Amino acid sequence: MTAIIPLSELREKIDAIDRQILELINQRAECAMEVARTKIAEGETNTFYRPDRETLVLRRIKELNPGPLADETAVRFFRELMSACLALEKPLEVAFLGPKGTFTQQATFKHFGHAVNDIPVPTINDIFNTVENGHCQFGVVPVENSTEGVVAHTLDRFMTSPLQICGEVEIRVHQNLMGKMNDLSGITEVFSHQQSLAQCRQWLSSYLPGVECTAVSSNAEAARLAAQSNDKAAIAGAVAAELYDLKIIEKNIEDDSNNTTRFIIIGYQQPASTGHDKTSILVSTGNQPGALHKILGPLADHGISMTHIESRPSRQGLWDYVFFIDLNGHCDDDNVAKALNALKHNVHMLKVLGSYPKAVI
Ligand SMILES: O=C(O)C(=O)C[C@]1(C(=O)O)C=C[C@@H](O)C=C1
Repeated sequence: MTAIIPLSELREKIDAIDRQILELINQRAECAMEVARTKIAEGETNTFYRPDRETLVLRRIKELNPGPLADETAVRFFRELMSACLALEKPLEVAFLGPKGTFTQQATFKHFGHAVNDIPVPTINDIFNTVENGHCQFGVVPVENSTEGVVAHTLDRFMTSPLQICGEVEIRVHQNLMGKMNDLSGITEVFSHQQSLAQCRQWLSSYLPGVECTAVSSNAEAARLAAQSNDKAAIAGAVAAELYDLKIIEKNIEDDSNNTTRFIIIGYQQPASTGHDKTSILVSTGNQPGALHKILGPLADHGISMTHIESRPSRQGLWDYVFFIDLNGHCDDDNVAKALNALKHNVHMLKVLGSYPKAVI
């Protein structure tokens, strides 16, 4: 049997380790400030954020991690550390679908860390506008949910926006029923974002049949409305319950326990290739026979795998569609560049929406 080490001795050891960690993280912060001076000397004045470098740092941490901390935990620590280091260089301003407490805010923190200056914006369209006008350097918008499919509004906005996709982040979405009441009886209305109502459709029809469900601009807005009444509830993330002082009446009411939402980061910056990247493109073929074949042929010829394809009406003619496609690889990679070049000759319009590192966690 191993001897039990006295608590006082263990705590002394922890204190000594903490002192070393504190010294080391401050040395790292000094180094990041030096990086900022170098960037300024090299003519950089605007954003010091380097998404490709951040991804490489986090991937390396994941590879190096000896445990017992889980890889995801180690990555989260370093995510926050880099976020704090970047804030010392120059804080980033990032617009997200507000108000505070939305899943988009959670995605923003997961991607940029908590030292980011997160700016709540009322609609997806406003997020695009805010970044296009230069009021924020980046924006975070939902693009796809595993239960409900694409967020059409986000995809459609890319048809006219000059912005690029600079990153992606996924969030496991747990929905909760919350309100001022103690139980389900007496609930007269449920507010939520339309995507969240759809993600809980079966639960709602089983446990609150006939109760009016009203779609509002965000889950956090739903929580804010529920906080003003004794008989109206909201469906939102747990953070919203805390923010608006609501009781969680039922936890995890999403119909699919793997319910996940993918968000993308939009901005003008294009990350360099990291070796594990994705490229998103927008393609229009016009209403012609074999349209899909003309798209897929050049990709297959150059050994590029497509991870996602989505069609949307182009809004420019009856039955004219555009395709949103995600590919493996960076547009600077030789095979992707060749495939895109060949594709360009087969279609009416090809817009590269961005190449960006695959999410680390
Ligand atoms: O390597 C850089 O360019 C840095 O600015 C340092 C650092 C970091 O803390 O590691 C900070 C911010 C950047 O987004 C990337 C990395």
